[in-house]
Amino acid sequence: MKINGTPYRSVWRDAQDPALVHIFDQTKLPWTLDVLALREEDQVAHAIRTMQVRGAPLIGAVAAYGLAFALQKDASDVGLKDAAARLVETRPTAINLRWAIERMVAHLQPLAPDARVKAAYEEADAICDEDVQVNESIGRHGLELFRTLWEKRRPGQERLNILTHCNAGWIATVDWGTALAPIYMAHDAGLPVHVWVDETRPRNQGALLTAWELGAHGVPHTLVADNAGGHLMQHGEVDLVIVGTDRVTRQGDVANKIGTYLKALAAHDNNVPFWVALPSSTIDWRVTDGVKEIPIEERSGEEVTYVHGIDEQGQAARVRVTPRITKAANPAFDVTPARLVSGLITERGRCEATAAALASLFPDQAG
Ligand SMILES: CSC[C@H]1O[C@H](OP(=O)(O)O)[C@H](O)[C@@H]1O
Repeated sequence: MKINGTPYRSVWRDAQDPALVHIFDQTKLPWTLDVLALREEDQVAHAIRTMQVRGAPLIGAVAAYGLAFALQKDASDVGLKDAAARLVETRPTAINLRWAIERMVAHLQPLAPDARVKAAYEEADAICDEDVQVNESIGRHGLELFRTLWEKRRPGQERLNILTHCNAGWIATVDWGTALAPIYMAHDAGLPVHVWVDETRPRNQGALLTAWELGAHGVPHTLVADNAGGHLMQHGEVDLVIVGTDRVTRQGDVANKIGTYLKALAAHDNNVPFWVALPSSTIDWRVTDGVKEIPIEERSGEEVTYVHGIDEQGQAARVRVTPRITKAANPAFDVTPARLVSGLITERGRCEATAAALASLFPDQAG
């Protein structure tokens, strides 16, 4: 997507030194556009753990380059296996991380060690290019859904009100985003979309990243507290909810940023369509019951007891919002059961959140 008129991806190879890979430091957005240069596996692991880079598809793509970095030091079978294990361990919930690393290992394992580094960069490049194409396709399929909803609008309705949670925009993927891709396309096609942006405590991906993305693209949006969504739905202010996801099970259960489940409950109670946008790399065919089987990342309680922002002088500030002795729990994701999901928007089209529908859309993957 464009930043001040310049097209960017969220991860890219250095033009002068192709061994180098760049990302934005997302912990500094939207206040500064800090570009990080990565060339070591450890830098990639740190960037993923600290959420300098985040977003399910993007952490998979960046981890793929992290494996290329590791192989420069040790391209042996053991080196490949150990680096893959270290990178997969950096965050437990988003399946795209495991998917990308497993794809890289399957591609590299059969090669002679001295051919692995070049092949690793090429396969990581391919993962990035495919992510862009897949998300563009998700955007087109989501746009069809938006057009259908807009055609059914109430007399006098002036805008299509969409609520989204967290950030599943272009900065959470290599480009376009998943949940935000159809929003960009609908806006560019002239549909009068308006987005209610959940702030998304505690890391505020909505307030900091989704608001920044939509503002930069000129998409009308309004930031709301996470707890406001149910009220908006009760009062007819939301025509659909669309979110991204970090892992979908073979029966359609959806792991996503903490708070998503509560939005799905409110949507269900108010007959508001609740849609999930995802690339098929986010489907974990090895798990069925998401609540029982998907590991939920537990992050530091200080992400809850402190907030990050900038002060009146524009300086970065970290402010405690609780008594010093207060401890916080911080599960970073929750699981929305398929029964609360109206449908899934994938690169191959839309489908119900059911085992049969997913297997029918992805017979080559369902096994
Ligand atoms: C396009 S998937 C983005 C997905 O990842 C986010 O999690 P995090 O910011 O912790 O990486 C969130 O769950 C989004 O829905």
